[in-house]
Amino acid sequence: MAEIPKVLSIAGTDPTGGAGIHADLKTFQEVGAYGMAVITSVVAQNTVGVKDVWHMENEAILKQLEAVLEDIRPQAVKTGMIALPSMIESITDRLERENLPIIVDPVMVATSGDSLMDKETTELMINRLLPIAEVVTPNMEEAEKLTGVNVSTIKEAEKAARLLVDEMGAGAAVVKGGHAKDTAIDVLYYKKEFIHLTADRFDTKHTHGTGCTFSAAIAANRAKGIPVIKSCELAKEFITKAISHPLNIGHGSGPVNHWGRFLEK
Ligand SMILES: Nc1ncnc2c1ncn2[C@@H]1O[C@H](COP(=O)(O)OP(=O)(O)OP(=O)(O)O)[C@@H](O)[C@H]1O
Ligand SMILES: Cc1ncc(CO)c(N)n1
Repeated sequence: MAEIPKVLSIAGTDPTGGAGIHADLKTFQEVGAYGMAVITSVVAQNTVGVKDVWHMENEAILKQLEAVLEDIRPQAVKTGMIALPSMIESITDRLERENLPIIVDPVMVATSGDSLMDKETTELMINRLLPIAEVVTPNMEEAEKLTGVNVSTIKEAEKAARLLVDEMGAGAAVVKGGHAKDTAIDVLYYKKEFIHLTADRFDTKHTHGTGCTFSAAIAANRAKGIPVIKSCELAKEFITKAISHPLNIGHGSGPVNHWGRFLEK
């Protein structure tokens, strides 16, 4: 029997189930990989905003990670919310010992606008985590913070994506255009080539967890052995279907529909 694709998320929580670890696990399941999760921070949040955050101690993170890795080896890892510099150090130290595709979603703020990362963490994210990332998936604002390039046009997204790879050491970069005005074009830069991942833009406020879902889908596809470009293209199709069938739940920016691809438009 072929090996079961297994994928691990290292991220924070969302008790309303739309973002973070919860969105990742739903996505892994839908994309056809066995999902596992190590929790970095417990976040009291909902579709309206973040109320409080409790960070796990490094020992708790590392012991969770060790428990997974010594027993069930994933074929891909995704990182999401890693709020503190010391967390980046410990997680990177441990992941560097494995030879695995790592998809880094450099989560900095929630859809609600609340910050999910300490300022000093950005520096370590750049110096430690980016160089071991196979794919990094910043939104426009995160790409600006990581590269210092203003990102409001496709040309600027291309410039940031190229910097993230050619100068900063990621294997590939997808600068997501979900926060653009009229389009939803994500710019992928891989092996010196630009690929535009395009989709219709939906006029909806229900985009809580879109970034988590997109990067989780890339990671699950990679765990299935699908090559990088195809993994990103399939993830774009997955998130587009998930956004296009809104659930209309919650009082704020609600979650996307993780089984959207099974629903007829
Ligand atoms: N209104 C929309 N219509 C179509 N696609 C969208 C829309 N909003 C986001 N997307 C797509 O969803 C994916 C995630 O992009 P986005 O820029 O929203 O990420 P993010 O800001 O990291 O997400 P999050 O809100 O979870 O932090 C991208 O593929 C983006 O193009
Ligand atoms: C835990 C967590 N990770 C990421 C996001 C970004 O959507 C969020 N809101 N919460």
